[in-house]
Amino acid sequence: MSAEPLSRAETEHRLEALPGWALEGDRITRTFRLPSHFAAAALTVHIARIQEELNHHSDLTLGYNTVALSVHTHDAGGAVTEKDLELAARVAAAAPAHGAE
Ligand SMILES: C[C@H](O)[C@H](O)[C@H]1CNC2=NC(N)=NC(=O)C2=N1
Repeated sequence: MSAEPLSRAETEHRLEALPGWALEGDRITRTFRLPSHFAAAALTVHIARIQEELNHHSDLTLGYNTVALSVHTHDAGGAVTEKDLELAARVAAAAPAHGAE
């Protein structure tokens, strides 16, 4: 998968297909709200498995009942690439089964 930086316009366009995700600076971000702290913790473990599968890792923050992700591609100098969008899509597909909003 390409690790070429995407333009802001292209990133914004691609995020239209990823509800709740935003471009903040040079990262894409999303905060999920979960029904409980344990559900939030379980989602972080699931995300960690996805990240290991993709070899692509976000900054992941566990709150009382939230999971926040912030990611860009270090190998592209800290820009958003296809790898970030692939991770976002995989996490977006996994989150609902955990009761995430
Ligand atoms: C050596 C290892 O494959 C690289 O450091 C991977 C690991 N996870 C990564 N995660 C992110 N977000 N960006 C990277 O460039 C990256 N590179």
